[in-house]
Amino acid sequence: MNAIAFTGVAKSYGSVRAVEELDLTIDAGSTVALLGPNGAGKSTSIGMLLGLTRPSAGEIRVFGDTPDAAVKQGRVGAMLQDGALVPGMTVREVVSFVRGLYPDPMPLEEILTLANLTDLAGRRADRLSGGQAQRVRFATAIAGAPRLLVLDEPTAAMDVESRRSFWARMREYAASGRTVLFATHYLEEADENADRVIVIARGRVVADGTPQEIKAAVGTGTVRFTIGDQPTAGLDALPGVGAVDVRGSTARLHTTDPDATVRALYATGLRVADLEVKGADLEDAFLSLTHDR
Ligand SMILES: Nc1ncnc2c1ncn2[C@@H]1O[C@H](COP(=O)(O)OP(=O)(O)OP(=O)(O)O)[C@@H](O)[C@H]1O
Repeated sequence: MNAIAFTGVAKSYGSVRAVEELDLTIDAGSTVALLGPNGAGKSTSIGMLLGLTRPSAGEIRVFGDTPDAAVKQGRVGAMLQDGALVPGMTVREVVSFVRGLYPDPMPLEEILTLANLTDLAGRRADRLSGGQAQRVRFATAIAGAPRLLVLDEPTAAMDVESRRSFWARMREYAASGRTVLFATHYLEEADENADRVIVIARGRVVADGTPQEIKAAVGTGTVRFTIGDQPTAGLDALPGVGAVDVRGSTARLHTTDPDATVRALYATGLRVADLEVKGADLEDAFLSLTHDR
C-alpha cells in the first residue's frame, strides 16, 4: 500500500511557483529523504502533505485518505522547522499533553526513552538547548505512535553528536514498519538514513533513487578547472564523471572517482589550468541536475 501519493501537485504563492508538478508515491514502511537546496519546495510539499496548506493543483493521498482525514485519525506525526514549546511546562507535561490528543498513543515512558528525554523529563521545556528542544519536538511527533512520521530538517539545530544520536533513534522508530519522510540539505544524512532519496530543486523532482544511485549521479567529488574556450566534448565520458557543468571559462566535473577523473583529464591533452579537487558540492550538483533537465 502507498503511504503517500502526490498526483500532479503544484503550489503557487502569487507569482512564486513553490512546487511545479510533483508526481510521486511512497511505499508504506520505507524511509525516504527529500533532499534539496534552500527554496526547493521541501517545506511547501510537507505542509501540503500535512494538510496545513492546500495544493493549487493536483491531489494528495495519505494512506488512501485526504491529508486532513489521515491527520485527524492520528496516523501522521510531524516535526516541523519551528514550533515553540509551551512555556512553563516540563518536558514530561508537554509530552503527556500531546500524547493525550491521540486515540492510541505510545506509553509515556517509551516515548521519553525513544527520544532520549528520560533524564530531562523534569526540566522546563522552554529552557532547553536547541538540540534538546529538538528532542522534545521529536517526542511530540512520535507521541501518537503515527504510521507516518514527517520530519522537516530535524537536525538543523544539533551538533554532530546529537545528530548521530537523533538518527539512531529515528531508525529505531522506523524499524517497526513505520513510514518516515524527512527533508534535509545534506546528502550524507539522506545516504545514511534513507532507503530512497528524492532530490528536488526549484519545485521539481530532479532525481529519485537509492542513496547509491543518487551518489553516483551527483558524484562524491568535484574536479574544477579553467577550460577557457577549448572544446568540452568527451568530458562526460571520463571515468567516474556523472555530470559536467561548464559556466564561463570554468568546467566542473561531478565524479565518483576524482583520482581517476584527474588522471584521464590530463591524458586528454587539454590545457588544464587552476585545477581544484573538492568533496561533493551539493549546491553545484543540484544546479547541474537542474540544468540537465
Ligand atoms: N507562504 C509563502 N508565501 C510566499 N512564498 C513562499 C511561501 N512559502 C514558501 N514560499 C516560497 O516557495 C519556495 C519554496 O519554499 P520552501 O520553503 O518550500 O523550500 P524548502 O525547500 O523547504 O527550503 P528550505 O530548505 O530553505 O527550508 C521559495 O521560493 C519560498 O520563498
